[in-house]
This record gives sequence, C-alpha cells and structure tokens, in this order.
Amino acid sequence: MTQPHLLSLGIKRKKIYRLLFLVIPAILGFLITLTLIHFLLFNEDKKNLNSDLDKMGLESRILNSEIMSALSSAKSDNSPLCSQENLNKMRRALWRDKYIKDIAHIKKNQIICSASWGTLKNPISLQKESKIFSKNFKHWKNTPDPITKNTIINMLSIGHTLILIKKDLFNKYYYKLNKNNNVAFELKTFNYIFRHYGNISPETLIKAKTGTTLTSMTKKSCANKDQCIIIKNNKMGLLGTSDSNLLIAIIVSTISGLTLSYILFLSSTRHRSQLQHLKRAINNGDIYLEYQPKLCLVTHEITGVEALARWHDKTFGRVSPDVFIDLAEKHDLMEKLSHLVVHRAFQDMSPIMKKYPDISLSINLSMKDISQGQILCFINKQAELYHIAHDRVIFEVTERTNDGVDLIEKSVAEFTKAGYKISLDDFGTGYANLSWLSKIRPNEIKVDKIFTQSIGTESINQNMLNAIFFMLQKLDVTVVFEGIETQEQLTYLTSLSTDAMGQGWLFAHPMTTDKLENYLEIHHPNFLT
Ligand SMILES: Nc1nc2c(ncn2[C@@H]2O[C@@H]3COP(=O)(O)O[C@H]4[C@@H](O)[C@H](n5cnc6c(=O)[nH]c(N)nc65)O[C@@H]4COP(=O)(O)O[C@H]3[C@H]2O)c(=O)[nH]1
Repeated sequence: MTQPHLLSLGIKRKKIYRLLFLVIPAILGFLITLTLIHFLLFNEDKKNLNSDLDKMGLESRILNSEIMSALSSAKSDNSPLCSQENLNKMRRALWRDKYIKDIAHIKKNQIICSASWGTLKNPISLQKESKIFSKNFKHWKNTPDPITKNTIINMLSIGHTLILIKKDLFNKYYYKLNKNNNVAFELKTFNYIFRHYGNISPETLIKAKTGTTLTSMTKKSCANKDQCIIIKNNKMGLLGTSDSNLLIAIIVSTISGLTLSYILFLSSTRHRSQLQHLKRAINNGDIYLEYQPKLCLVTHEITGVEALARWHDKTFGRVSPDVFIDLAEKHDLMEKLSHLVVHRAFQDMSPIMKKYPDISLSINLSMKDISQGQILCFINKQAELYHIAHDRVIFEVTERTNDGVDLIEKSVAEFTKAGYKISLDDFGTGYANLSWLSKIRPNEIKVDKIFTQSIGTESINQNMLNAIFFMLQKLDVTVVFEGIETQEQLTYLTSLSTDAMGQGWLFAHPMTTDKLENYLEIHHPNFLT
C-alpha cells in the first residue's frame, strides 16, 4: 500500500513542477523581451553616438581652420601690429568665423588691440592662464571675456596673437547628448583636453579604449593627428534610458513573459485535455476504422485492405492518427487501442471477408504491442469469434526504435507460428531497416510513400527507390508501394515490376465499410453469394 506521506509528497512535487512550468517560461519570456528592448535601444544609442561624433568631428575641423585663418590674418608682415591695415585683415577673418569671438594682440601679457574693439586706450591685463603649453602657446579655460567682461569664453594665445573662442563650442551637441555620454575634445600634441563634458574625468576618458561592450561604447574621431574627439556612453540601451522608458520596457517584458507562459499553459492544457478525450474515446469505443484497398499494380486486382484508425472528437475535430497514435504510445494507451482496433477490424471485415475469400486484412500494430505478447492471445480469440482465418490477416509493424531487436524477433516468430502474416511498414524511413529485415523476415514490405512520391523528381529518394527495389527483388517478399497518387508514379512502378502491389489515392482513399462494400462490388465483382 502506498504510504500517505509519499502520496502527498508526489502531489506536492507535481504541483511544484506545474508551477515551474508556468514560472520558467514567464521569466524566460520576460528576460528575452527585456534583452531585445535593450538591444533596440542600444542600436538607437549607437546611431546617435556615431552621428554626434561625425558632427562634432566636422565642427572641430571648422574650429581648427578658423584658428589657422585667425592666426594668418593676425600676422603683420607688411604693417605694424595693431595698425589699421592689420586690424582690417583680422576683422575680415573674424567676420566669417563661427566660433571665434575676437582676435587680439597681446604685449607683455596685456591686450593692446582687437579686431572688434580696435586699439585699446588702456591695455587690459590677462588673468592667469589655465595651461601653458609653451612660452608662446597658452590656454584659458572658461574665463570671463577680458574686454567686455560679460561672457565666459575660452582663449588661446599663440605668440602675440590672442584668439577669443566662444564658449558654446559644440554646445548644441552637448545639450542633445544624454547624461550618460562623456565627450572630450583633446589636443593630442599638448596632451591637453580643450573641452570636456560628462561625469567621467577627462583623464580617464582620453585613456579609454575604443570599442563596444554589452552596456557601453567608446569611439574616437581625429580631425588630424592632433585634434581628437572621444565619446563614451557607459550606460547604453536600457541602462541609460529614462525612468519612464524603463518602466514601459518592464511592463512590455512582463506582459510578454506572462503571454508566453499562458500560451504554454493553454497548449499543455490542450495536450492534457486531448489525452483525456482520447482515453475516453478508447474506453467508449469511439475510435472507428476506415479501409484502404491494396491492389496488384498491373492487373488492378484488389488483394486486400488496410485498416486505418480514425478519431473524430467533438472538441478537437478530426485528429490525425499520426497525432493520436503518438499520444497513445507515449501514455501507455496503445494496448487498449490496439485491442479496440483488432476487435473493430475483425467485426467490420468478417462479413466482407466471407464474401470475398481472396481478400486479406492488414492491421497496424506497434512493436510494443507485438513484443508484449499478450495481444496474440486476444487476437486469436477474436479471430475465432469472427471466423477469420489467420493466414488472411497481415500485421503491419513499423520499426521506430532499435531497442530489443531480439525480443521482437521472438514475438514476431510467435505471430508467424500462429499463422498470421507480417508486413514491415514504412520501409526506408525508420531505424536499421536491413537489420530488422533479417530478424523479422516479413512476408510483405511496404515501401514508404516518400519514395513513391519522389518519382518524376530529381531527389535522392528517386535513386534510392530503384536501389531499394533492386534489393527487395532478391528477397521472397511481396513488395507494396504506398502513396501512389499519379498515373506517372504508377507507370514507373509497373516498369520496375510486374507483380508489385500498391496503395494510394489514385485507386482509392481510405473509406468506411459501407463505401468499401460498394467499392468492392464495382471493382472486385468475383465475390461469393
Ligand atoms: N499522401 C498520401 N497518403 C496516403 C495515400 N494513400 C494512403 N495514404 C495514407 O498513408 C497512410 C498509410 O498508413 P501507414 O503508413 O500505415 O501509416 C499510418 C500508421 O502508421 C498509423 N496508424 C493508423 N491507424 C493505425 C492503427 O490502427 N494502429 C497503429 N498502431 N497505427 C495506426 O498512422 C499512420 C497514418 O495513418 P493515416 O493518416 O491514416 O495515413 C495513411 C493513409 O491514409 C496517398 O496516395 N497519398
């Protein structure tokens, strides 16, 4: 007797598995969607970063050329410093400039004239510079305009020329950049960072390696060997997105995880309920049979019929035998189903076989049915009950596994000893056909329909069909070609052999017993009255 605590342990374990079956897909769905969203946003950030880098690179080239032209305009080869001619030349250069606010001359650290203000009556002293690159090259960072005092600017002094640069250099890009972007505009020759934006220190930034990781991207663009712009976004994708976007991403991912879990739940419920319905159908005997004639390909004489199981369910509609046989095999329902099929087939076919004494009856059995042995006893009893001669029954078996070949060999031998015939079904598609062939020694071999249907095509199966036929010819077996649908296939097969058998829609679809009786009356008139 099962211990109660073991029973409850089993139920608990089942519940846990069911819960895991719901939770794991939900988590997976959530993570997969979140990752997808991350990479979508990541891609968007990457595009923005590349475009910002291109635009800033262009602007840095403009600034560079403006500084160069300011310097050359400030040169006073032919006229003295701050002369009218010298100032006019500087004004002409300044007029075109985008980033340069003013060009001035300095003497002993004092501004003496500028393109905007002309010669100053009182020279203006310069504040302490932020960086001295050399005696002749200095930089002031974020310093008040020394002449107007009203704005913050940057300044470069090169020799006796002072260039006043608007502070909003690249501002329109900086403003657009999100808080995770870090930018450094570096003057490499002087190892100096001209402008910097972001949380990462400029020193760290210029040392950062260019490249991409799952969450960050660093890129560098150099206008010439000297001027480089480095951009680093260290919170790409979801990591750097706004709180509201993150919330939306979490909601979408949760919905997608729950949807996946729900779909799997529904399909498993459907599977379970299909199984319940099948169990009920087998118990209530709701599985019925259709019969497909088997004929001689040359004479078209009907030599037998194959019983094929059918299930029509109120909820699931017509379920293919490939599906419900598989379900029955997986859930140990095959024995009951096969009993039902044998019983139905003998019951249906008994009067017909009496009327047509040369017609055989083929029934599909799984290898498991045959190897378990008990079914033979049942079959014998049913054959006796319905007065069916054993040698008129052919059991079709398909080899789906390679297990227990020896056991099968013994079981098949018992069937043969009892007078039944054995047919090896779906030949050419399953496992180890040749080894099975030598063990089972069937009376009949059914070549799978994929070979028949390859006739007239360029496929490898067409070549295999010839090889299979050539090999089977040497054996003392009836060869049946399945799935003949066209005249072309029939012509080809009859050219291979004059005594082969066949089945297929070209002759007849599987049909109910009523239809089979009508069919036989028309196509097989030599019956006993
Ligand atoms: N495309 C095409 N198909 C054709 C043609 N002529 C016949 N067929 C189909 O080919 C299959 C032949 O049966 P099978 O190879 O034994 O293959 C069977 C058999 O392996 C299994 N099966 C059916 N009934 C039973 C049963 O009672 N017991 C067992 N164990 N298996 C069964 O299910 C499989 C599928 O059965 P069905 O769907 O009825 O499909 C049947 C039949 O309807 C044709 O010209 N063209």
